[in-house]
Amino acid sequence: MSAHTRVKICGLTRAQDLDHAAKAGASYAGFVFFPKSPRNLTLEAARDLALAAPVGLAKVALVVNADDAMLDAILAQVPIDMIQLHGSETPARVAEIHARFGLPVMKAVGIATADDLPKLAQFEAVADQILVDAKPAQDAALPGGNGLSFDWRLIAGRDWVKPWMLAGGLTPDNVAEAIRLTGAQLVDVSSGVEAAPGLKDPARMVGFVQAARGLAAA
Ligand SMILES: O=C(O)c1ccccc1N[C@@H]1O[C@H](COP(=O)(O)O)[C@@H](O)[C@H]1O
Repeated sequence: MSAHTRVKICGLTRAQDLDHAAKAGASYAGFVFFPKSPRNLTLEAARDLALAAPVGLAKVALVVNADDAMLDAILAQVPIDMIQLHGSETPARVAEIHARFGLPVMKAVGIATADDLPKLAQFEAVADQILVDAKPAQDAALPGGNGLSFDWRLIAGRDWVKPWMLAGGLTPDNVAEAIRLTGAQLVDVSSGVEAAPGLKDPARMVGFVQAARGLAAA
């Protein structure tokens, strides 16, 4: 935990939430392009939000098994700084997206047990950054954004090849412990700072960023 820990707040759907996220000190804003999600955005809504984002707030497009046409459409309309791949994309597909779209690519890797750990190295070979998330249940409606954590001790002390971000069930109450156990310098939160699915809670966003940085909330 350090004052330099950087926070991504994902699943922003409203201008006031984006504003509060930036004022709370978030470094990344995540926009979800996945129709099954309560945080899904139309291209028009995402464009409006992205254009309203303050300079310095990195805008991340979260997609799930998106084809080139969908990525073309997003990137043609929305000013995006990073692509987050949160589906069952293969290492080859990650490499293809990186080469074709020329933006940094962050690949989400779901972890439930030690058997999932080899995937981290496979994706470190092709992605710019790894998002280490809890592996969703097989019958989960969403591949992420479920407020589900994994056993953080599984990645404690790992030698990372690429920058990585910790996600999955993080909240203002547990993020400091998650950082202490894993050494994460980047953390991502969605449902843990919500008042209801898709609607962020300003006080929880402040509390999360402050806790991630080891500071007392004002
Ligand atoms: O947030 C969503 O709706 C979502 C939909 C599809 C894939 C991923 C999604 N969210 C990402 O999941 C992780 C963990 O979220 P949570 O903090 O446990 O709610 C995070 O990276 C979100 O960006």
